[in-house]
Amino acid sequence: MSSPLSSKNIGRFISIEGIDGAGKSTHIASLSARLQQRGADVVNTREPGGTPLAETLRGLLLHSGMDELTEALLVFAGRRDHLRQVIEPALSSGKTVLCDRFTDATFAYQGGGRGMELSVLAALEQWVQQGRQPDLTLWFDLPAELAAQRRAAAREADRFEQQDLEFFNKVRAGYAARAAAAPTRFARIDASLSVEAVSAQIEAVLEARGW
Ligand SMILES: Nc1ncnc2c1ncn2[C@@H]1O[C@H](COP(=O)(O)OP(=O)(O)OP(=O)(O)O)[C@@H](O)[C@H]1O
Ligand SMILES: Cc1cn([C@H]2C[C@H](O)[C@@H](COP(=O)(O)O)O2)c(=O)[nH]c1=O
Repeated sequence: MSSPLSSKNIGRFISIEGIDGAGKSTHIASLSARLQQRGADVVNTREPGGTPLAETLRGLLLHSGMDELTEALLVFAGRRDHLRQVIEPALSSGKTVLCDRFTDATFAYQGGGRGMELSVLAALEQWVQQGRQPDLTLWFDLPAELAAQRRAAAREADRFEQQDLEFFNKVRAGYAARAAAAPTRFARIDASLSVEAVSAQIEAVLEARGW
């Protein structure tokens, strides 16, 4: 058994997911501000990354060649450090953690996209997280073709963003499978709509939870 994480859980843990170019970054700052206006003490963070060690691993993941198992192990190594250093202490002290990607991304990218055995990812998930899951996952869902058009207009592509449409269709299917397995935690956002319409959907999800 790995050493225990915190047993307390008084804060809220929100993750934001979707294929590259879905529009997460466009909405995170306003979502964070909206939560703070309602009284939350918000910690904004991301994966891969979120601690000095995990940010170093992020650089390798995004820019160095490696096989899918190495990718998954690096992602979970960074996640363990992130949980211990940032996420668990914040939740224990009642803060709201707003995380740009978490483990659903591993199931979608390394599982769906790269084709890794989901049972291996599930075992790593249990070892590393010991049951910790987000309270709410906002899944920005849109067709891979539309996300690719948005990315093309936006920036230089990293290792993942260089993948083809087939890869991103599999990643999207990976997210759909995770959402189907955890329908209460997941809220699907139709990210193909305008920025305003996406904001309105996020607001409706938070309102429905009384957040
Ligand atoms: N609803 C939208 N309609 C049209 N364009 C959008 C919309 N949302 C975001 N964009 C544009 O699409 C591009 C990608 O958006 P953004 O960087 O927010 O995506 P992302 O999901 O954070 O991507 P990544 O996960 O790869 O960082 C940006 O140029 C952004 O302005
Ligand atoms: C957490 C996580 C992320 N990835 C991939 C997904 C994205 O392509 C990049 C991160 O880039 P972003 O600009 O922060 O979206 O990393 C992954 O493959 N597996 C994971 O677990």
